[in-house]
Amino acid sequence: MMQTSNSPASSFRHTIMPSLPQLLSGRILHFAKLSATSSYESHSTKQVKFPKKISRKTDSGSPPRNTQNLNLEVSPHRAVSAVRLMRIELGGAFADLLNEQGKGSGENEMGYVERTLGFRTRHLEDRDLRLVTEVVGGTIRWRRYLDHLILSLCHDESTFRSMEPLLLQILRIGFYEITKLDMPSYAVVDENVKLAKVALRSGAGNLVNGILRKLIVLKESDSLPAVKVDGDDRQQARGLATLYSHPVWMVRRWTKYFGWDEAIKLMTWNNSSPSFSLRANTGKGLTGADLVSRLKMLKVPHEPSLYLDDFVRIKTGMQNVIQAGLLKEGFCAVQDESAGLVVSIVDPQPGESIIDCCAAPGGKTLFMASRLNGQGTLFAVDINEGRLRILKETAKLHQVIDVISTIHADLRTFSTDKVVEWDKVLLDAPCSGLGVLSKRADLRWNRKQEDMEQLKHLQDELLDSASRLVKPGGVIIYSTCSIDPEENEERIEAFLLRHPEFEIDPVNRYVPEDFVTTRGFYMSNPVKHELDGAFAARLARSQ
Ligand SMILES: C[S@@+](CC[C@H](N)C(=O)[O-])C[C@H]1O[C@@H](n2cnc3c(N)ncnc32)[C@H](O)[C@@H]1O
Repeated sequence: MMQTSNSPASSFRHTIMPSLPQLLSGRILHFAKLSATSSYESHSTKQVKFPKKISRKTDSGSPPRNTQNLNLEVSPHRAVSAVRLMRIELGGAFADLLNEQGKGSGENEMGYVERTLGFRTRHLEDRDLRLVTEVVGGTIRWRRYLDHLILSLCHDESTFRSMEPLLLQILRIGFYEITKLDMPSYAVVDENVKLAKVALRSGAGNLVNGILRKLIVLKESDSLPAVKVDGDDRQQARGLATLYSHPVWMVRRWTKYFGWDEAIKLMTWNNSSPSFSLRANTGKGLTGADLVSRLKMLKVPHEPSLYLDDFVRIKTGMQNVIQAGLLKEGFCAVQDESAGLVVSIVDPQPGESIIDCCAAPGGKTLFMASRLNGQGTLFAVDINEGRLRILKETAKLHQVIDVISTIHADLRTFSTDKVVEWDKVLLDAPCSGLGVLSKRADLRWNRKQEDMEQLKHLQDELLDSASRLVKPGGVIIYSTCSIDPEENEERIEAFLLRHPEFEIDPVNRYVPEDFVTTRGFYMSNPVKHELDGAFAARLARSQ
């Protein structure tokens, strides 16, 4: 993903985070930098009102943790989901499923609820955590569509536009649960009303009650507010964007590149719950068969990968995998097969010298290292020191550190000073991530059209830099986790015009034919292959 110093996350930390405890001790929290709150407007300044009881504070400034704060009426998954959704919109958390499942321990999550809302609910059980994953992921994915319904059912437009963020999140959760999860409607109303009353005030509860009841009547009579997809191109794109809950600019881009039907299939894929692949860590002497027997013991449903030995696909049960310590012990890694296939294209052979130019946090580096079987050298370069540290730690855990050297550098300066040339150069470039939207639920709202131009420019610079590191007779592999032709084929065609000393080395020898484009590139298509979207080109340097 692209790294930017002025991301919403960092601006939130600098402008809001330090004063959170003080703000919570009062009754009103101003979210001055709230962005992407609603698909319909920017909600630039909002207020969240908190009930009086959270104004009690300890000497240290943090709210007290005692049983007085325990509220048994509010369902834990809704309180946690509402707070997590607020944190995601403010940039303080990620919405990818793995993060929700991996880091979302009950105690951790309840701590956030208590610090934000001033009360705890009963302990979160595994079932509640699974619901949090489902509700948070779904509410984010469907945000534009849910906001369309909420706006249509509000008394007037200004009620919607001036809605405080927490109230809007509670409504989105209720709308998602009723329209997409088909949960028992009256229980959903009851529970969300309680949450709004306790976390905000009784008037907020009344509003939630009124709007959700209207929704139920419309749903039961099969007359939910329709989305019009008609008019000129722009209006049709807006309609599709609402119906399939994506930003308009993405819809326009995809209908242009892939056509109307493929764009719809892609958006439908992005809105579905993703499955994950696990890679058995052969670097530690474990095989795919070992992984399968561990998954059987844990009763996690799984399927072997159709394309790669040692990869196993799971749709549910990630919580069990995490709790059993399989990731923490380095027994396996979470890695999409689409990324694994990029390593197949690099085709690391024992004894080779390889450089991974944008390596952190190390998914591909570690897989390549395990393929070197202890023989060869693998340099891992990245501009981000923190992510590089993670790579190093994971390499130790996976017992492949012996062949890896990490280099903290900007590839653009590193390549001008280089004195060595490598057999193989992997450039897994920073990209839009438009191929991984089913896993990164929030990314569709955070990625902006303007990013695409900046990314293209950076990708060209990095390609030029990486090409300086290739030996005559060596290869460079350029890859992205994007499906966008401008970040993929177009970058390569432009590179070949600038660098006639390189030519396409078709990837047929390395991946199944089904993934090979007419130009000899690798392309994983989410709809066709049911994997993340990814691209790779293998380019050989003449002698
Ligand atoms: C797509 S991610 C790489 C993912 C990694 N290959 C993996 O499989 O886990 C892109 C990486 O490029 C790094 N990056 C961005 N600009 C860079 C630059 N100028 N020099 C070196 N690394 C850079 C980012 O810090 C980020 O870690």
